[in-house]
Amino acid sequence: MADPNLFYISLLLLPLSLLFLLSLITRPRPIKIPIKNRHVFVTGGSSGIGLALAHQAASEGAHVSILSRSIDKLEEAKDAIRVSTGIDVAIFAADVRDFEAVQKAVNEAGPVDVLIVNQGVFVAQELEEQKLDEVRFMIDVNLMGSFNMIKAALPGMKRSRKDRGPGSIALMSSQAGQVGIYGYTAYSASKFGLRGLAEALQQEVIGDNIHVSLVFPPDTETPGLAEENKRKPQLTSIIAASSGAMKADEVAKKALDGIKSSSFIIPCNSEGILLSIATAGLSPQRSYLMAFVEVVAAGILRLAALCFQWNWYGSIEKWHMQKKERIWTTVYGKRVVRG
Ligand SMILES: NC(=O)C1=CN([C@@H]2O[C@H](COP(=O)(O)OP(=O)(O)OC[C@H]3O[C@@H](n4cnc5c(N)ncnc54)[C@H](OP(=O)(O)O)[C@@H]3O)[C@@H](O)[C@H]2O)C=CC1
Ligand SMILES: CCCCCCCCCCCCCCCC(=O)[C@@H](N)CO
Repeated sequence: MADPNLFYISLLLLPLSLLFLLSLITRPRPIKIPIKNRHVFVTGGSSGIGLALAHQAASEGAHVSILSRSIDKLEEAKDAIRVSTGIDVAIFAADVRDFEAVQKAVNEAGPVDVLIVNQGVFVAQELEEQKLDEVRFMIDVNLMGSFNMIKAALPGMKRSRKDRGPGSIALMSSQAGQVGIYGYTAYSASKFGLRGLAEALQQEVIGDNIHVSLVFPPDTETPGLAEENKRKPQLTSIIAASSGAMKADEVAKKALDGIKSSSFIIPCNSEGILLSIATAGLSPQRSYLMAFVEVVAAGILRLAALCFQWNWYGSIEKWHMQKKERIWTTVYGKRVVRG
């Protein structure tokens, strides 16, 4: 007769040996990235999440530079940060789509330790309605603009990295960069693009002690979101509401904590944690505990993901039915009245 104790021991041994195995193989190794007294460069730092990031980095003792297009908004941001922290940030007016302008700004700002590529534009609309110019605008600012920033800053980041400690390149994606959402064909494409960029780049710069992070916020209360909400398809709002909204300060805190602990993927809320585990794919994972969770939860989270899709397609179907009803009542409703 088999010893029942043996059963319980092996039940415990299985996860423990998996944990042990993962602690040996997870790469790259986790590392702490200090912020204090280091040069933190934030693009899109004059508004919303970027401004909150600049604020927090400055109050943690970093030398902060912010870059965006409008000099007025930059001045305003600089004043706001000075008033609340007593610290002056450096400001640079440039469009990330203009490589020369970006390079000039980076040269003036000096070698960067932590680059936060946060600028982004978003116009939610069905692709059929959306002008190609607007599609191009999102791809150019969100994706090409990020390439421009990284290409401009990387040489300086690599040089003398040895004396300056670990560097970081963080990219602001979105939960719409982990799953495609109605109304976000161009936006999601630009944010999914950042993931490919980040995964490949991490392999290229690990030898230079530079660590890449991707931040995935849900809807976040910012001037950008207020503008977006003015003309957002109803279905976009319904589906995006699957994840709770956050404040810019909360997202900035999560992002900065994630950057400091060199996490490759940085979720911002509880739905974001589930989404990140469900979409872990072949991305690097530095924490063997998180790797353990990913391995164990993969199956059940796939089921949860399918439930979300079931719910979303239900909303889409319902929306189409209501639309049809609206057409019927306007067309036939009138005819009946007239007849
Ligand atoms: N708010 C949200 O719901 C979410 C936002 N995100 C992402 O977070 C990031 C920040 O968003 P949020 O804070 O809401 O945005 P805001 O619109 O509030 O701020 C955007 C910032 O980017 C700058 N910017 C825009 N275009 C350019 C450009 N071409 N060159 C240089 N700077 C530029 C803006 O300044 P200026 O216009 O003067 O250039 C501003 O500083 C974006 O990447 C966005 O996609 C992700 C998930 C949710
Ligand atoms: C398996 C478990 C799944 C967990 C839940 C999934 C929830 C997904 C919601 C996606 C929301 C996308 C918001 C985009 C915000 C954004 O970027 C715009 N505001 C533009 O700025």
